[in-house]
Amino acid sequence: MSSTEESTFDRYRVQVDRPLVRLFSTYGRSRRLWLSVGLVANLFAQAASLLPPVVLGVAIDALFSSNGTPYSLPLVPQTLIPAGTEAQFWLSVALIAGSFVATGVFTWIYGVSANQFAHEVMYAVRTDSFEKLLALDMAFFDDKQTGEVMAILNNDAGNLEAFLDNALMNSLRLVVMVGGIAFILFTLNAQLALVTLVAVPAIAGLTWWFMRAIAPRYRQRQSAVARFNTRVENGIDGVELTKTTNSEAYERDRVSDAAYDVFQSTMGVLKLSYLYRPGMELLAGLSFAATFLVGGYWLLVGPPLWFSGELTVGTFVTFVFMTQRFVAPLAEVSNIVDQIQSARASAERVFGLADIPAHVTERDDATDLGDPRGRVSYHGVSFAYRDRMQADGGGSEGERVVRNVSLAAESGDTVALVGATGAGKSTALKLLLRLYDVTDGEVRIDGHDIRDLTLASLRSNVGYVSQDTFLFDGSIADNIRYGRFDASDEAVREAARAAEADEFIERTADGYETRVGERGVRLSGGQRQRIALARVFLQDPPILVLDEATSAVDTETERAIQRSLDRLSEGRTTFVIAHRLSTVVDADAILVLDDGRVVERGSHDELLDAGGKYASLWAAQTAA
Ligand SMILES: Nc1ncnc2c1ncn2[C@@H]1O[C@H](COP(=O)(O)OP(=O)(O)OP(=O)(O)O)[C@@H](O)[C@H]1O
Repeated sequence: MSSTEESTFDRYRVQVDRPLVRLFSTYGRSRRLWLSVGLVANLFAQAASLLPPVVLGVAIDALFSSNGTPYSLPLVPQTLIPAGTEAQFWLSVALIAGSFVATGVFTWIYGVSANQFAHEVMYAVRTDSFEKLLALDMAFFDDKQTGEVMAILNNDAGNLEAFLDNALMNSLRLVVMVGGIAFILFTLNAQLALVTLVAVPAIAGLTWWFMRAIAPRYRQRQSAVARFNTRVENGIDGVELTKTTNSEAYERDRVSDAAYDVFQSTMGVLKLSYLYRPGMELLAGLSFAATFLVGGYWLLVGPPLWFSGELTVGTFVTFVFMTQRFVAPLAEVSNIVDQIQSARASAERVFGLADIPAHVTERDDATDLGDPRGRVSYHGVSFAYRDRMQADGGGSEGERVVRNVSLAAESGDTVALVGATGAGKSTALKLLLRLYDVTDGEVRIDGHDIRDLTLASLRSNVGYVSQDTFLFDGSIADNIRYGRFDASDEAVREAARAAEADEFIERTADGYETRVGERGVRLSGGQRQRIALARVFLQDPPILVLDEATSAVDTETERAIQRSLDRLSEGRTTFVIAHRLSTVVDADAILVLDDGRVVERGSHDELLDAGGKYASLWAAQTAA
């Protein structure tokens, strides 16, 4: 895929509607207990933390100064307040100590609940996204979007966790603090409260501007990070090629360009933050200074300008404390906004992935293939790679790589596909496993259209050895057992013996427990192939697809592989893609493909007699 072409993933990502709302409806509902406990405990923690400055102000006026102010607390009926200075002092002490204890306890509860909630969601997002990924069509992976997808499982799930953990709780804290403080201040002295809170609309305006301005920059940064991941991954995958072609400088520059994009886009985000954060600090500071100026003047000289009434020292102290209290949560607004924006972009990506439709799916009424005899037929099968994922249809005649292919193999037959590279041989056989679905025509097994079968019963009945054998990091035994996880050790050995792999496996350091390394790098190509064959022996399917590797192995290995292949195909319907024609002279039918079409078919002898393409290929190979 070229970088200018919009990826399938991007197309679905931009269509995600209200990603954060969807985050809650998808993942929040089933965990609402943790969330509610967290939110309520947070509410109590913040409310309790507002009490000490209020009690302090009341105590200063009623107990420590001689201005005759009675002891009264907002929202508390006067009948509950004890008479007598000493009792009121102890009440103040109890209230202050109690509210600190309550703040501590509720903070602990909300921390635990919020963490539990956020991490459970992160876990669910990761596992769901990976499961979705496995369900996607092969065409998605042909788009080479692995970096993007890795970013979803790593960064995006992490961003959502940070958002649910910090941003959500901090926004509640902000609302409670600013709302609670505003309420208390207005109750105590509405005129001075106006001075203290005059900065709030400006703070809200600045925040609104910031949120709007930073959103596209966040998206840019996340895309840049994804591109960087893809680049690095590619670079690591291709390290051998890079070294052998002396292309280190070239590869380094490519990664460096991608890293520079990340740098640039991060700076784009930071540049806005540079304006926003100090702006917030300044506004919050101004609010504090104005309160101190007006309140202090009021106490010293009397009400300034149009202010009127009385201001007590206790109220002034409460104001000063409270102003500081709301500066801290407000200064966090930028962090909250940061986290919300990046969570929004992350949720968009998580649900963008979730929304990509899979085309190769099972019908609701799919039937189980059971134990098939292994009759396989293709009826006018055509296929184009593009139309699987393209909204505009695609798959025009020119794009088809398999064209109107028909064939019939009886149970136990061996059918060989030969032809020039790129003729469509592998593609034609991948259709038999529904790695892709046909564009036109149908593929049948024992008379069933394979699209009517359950995917599991189809694929367990078709053994597939691809051109490049993939091994997972793990032991040799794990790799043979892959797909038949409950196979006994003896069955694994037997399969290895049938594939003539037993001998070399026993010679490795830990035998069947030897680790093969990532992608099986610690084994040779021929050894990997034999392990792949052992895997298919263990699977024991009635139908086989063998995509012969073009990579050269030594003659001895080749013979060993050929012997195992012969053994493997005995009694099974076998499709083999052959590059060396000598391996298929005994096939029941040989199909010669050219540009997606079957141009010749027949037995080896028939095709030689016909003197066509096959005959000339044969002549070329035997002369060599
Ligand atoms: N995943 C893919 N996405 C898009 N096009 C593809 C994909 N795989 C193969 N093609 C194209 O389809 C055509 C047929 O490829 P295919 O691998 O089936 O050929 P082949 O005959 O098996 O070749 P070879 O002998 O080299 O393995 C080629 O033009 C190839 O470029």
